[in-house]
Amino acid sequence: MIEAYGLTKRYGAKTAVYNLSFQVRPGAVTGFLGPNGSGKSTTMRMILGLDTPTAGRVTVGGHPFRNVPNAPRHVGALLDAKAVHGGRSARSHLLSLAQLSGIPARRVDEVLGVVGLQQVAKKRSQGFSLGMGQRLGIAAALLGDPQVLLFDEPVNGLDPEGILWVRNLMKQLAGEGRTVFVSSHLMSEMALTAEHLIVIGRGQLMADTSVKEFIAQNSVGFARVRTPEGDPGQQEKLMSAVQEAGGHVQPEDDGALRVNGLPLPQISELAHNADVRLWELSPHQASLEEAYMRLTQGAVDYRSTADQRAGFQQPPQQAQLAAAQLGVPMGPGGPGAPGMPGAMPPQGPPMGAGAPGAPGGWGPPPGGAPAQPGGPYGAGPGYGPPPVPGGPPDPYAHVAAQQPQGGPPPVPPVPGAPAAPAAPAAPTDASRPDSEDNAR
Ligand SMILES: Nc1ncnc2c1ncn2[C@@H]1O[C@H](COP(=O)(O)OP(=O)(O)OP(=O)(O)O)[C@@H](O)[C@H]1O
Repeated sequence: MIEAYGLTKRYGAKTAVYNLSFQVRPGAVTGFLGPNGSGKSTTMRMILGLDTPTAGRVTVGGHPFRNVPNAPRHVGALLDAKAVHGGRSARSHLLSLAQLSGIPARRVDEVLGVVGLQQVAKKRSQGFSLGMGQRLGIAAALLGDPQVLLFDEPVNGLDPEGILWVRNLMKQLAGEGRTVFVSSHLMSEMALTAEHLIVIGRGQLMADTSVKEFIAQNSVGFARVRTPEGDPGQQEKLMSAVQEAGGHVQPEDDGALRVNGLPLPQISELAHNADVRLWELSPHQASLEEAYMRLTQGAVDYRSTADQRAGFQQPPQQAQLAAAQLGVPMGPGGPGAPGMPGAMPPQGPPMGAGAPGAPGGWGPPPGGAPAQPGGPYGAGPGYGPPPVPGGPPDPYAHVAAQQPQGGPPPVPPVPGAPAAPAAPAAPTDASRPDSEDNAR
């Protein structure tokens, strides 16, 4: 069992982890989720005694890690797979770890077999691929046959076979009654591996619950309804009936309808009364990814945006001149006209104003609208409160608008998984030692 109480870590003025309290119990895989920079690795380092908490404490099996008797036999961890002496072979790396902890050498060969690295056991680890390095890191974690295991992004770089293997390994270890705490950004993988979740945002607890409850509490329910194809009249009749009954209808890409605000039996009844046949009437099953995105949207510090390629926007004349100087043939197709290796299709200049987003070209999608930051889960439309009457409901209407604009002090943590989560305020990093501003 891992237990954290009011765990806080500050690096200068940067609060990486704030007042975090949770338990990781044996017998289940507990997923540790949070956006980039939310404090997962810092928390794991504190659990392992590699970082000292600024406040609060964390214990493993009831002891602070540094007091755990013969810790490597009780706690195994994969934190940074690259933290290996590259000049050593995989086997000698594991052997040196084993010798330090009084683990017999035959265990080294056992774990090399478990992770599938026997064939390269004598090769220097500096030549290892990312996935091979991960396997070596997992071997090191398993070496002492520990009761408590921590894995920071264990499937990073693994091939599909490796991902499946890690998934089964985690479940097997938990099934043997061990405590397994694993961080990952791969929601689909976590959905298949973890039973319990601890979610943090900006260093603060956002949820501590089972995967099932987490999805239920952080997703908007709706029904998918499909009427017979090729009979638009049926669909229209149903839409009117649903709207008259106070429901909200939105067409799905595949021709089905998304209905909010009415229970399934009522939709069925409405269809029956309107003499509409239904080909599908099903509750929407939200994914862990949807639920996670909804909960953490306001706690994302590093958000991607569309590449505007500002420096590459050239008026067509200038583009032609530049191309001529480079000796690039400029036909109607612009640079990369037919015949050129890697030619772009001849719709127009690929990066100019001529055909942004034309098939095969660069730039924003047709229509000229720049992509919404963050894609379908971005700061644009998203999940949110019940749909606005009169307009189609948007189940992805987001809490992004609630996102605080940063600044200290950190707000108290939000336990559990509220339906409309308040994102933790962004702790300041104004005086971070590694901040470029401070370096000036
Ligand atoms: N040694 C350090 N000095 C200063 N700041 C640090 C240090 N270690 C971590 N931080 C900061 O603390 C915050 C949390 O970092 P941490 O690596 O724990 O996040 P994370 O959730 O593991 O991120 P990721 O998912 O990207 O791996 C970040 O803002 C990071 O820059």
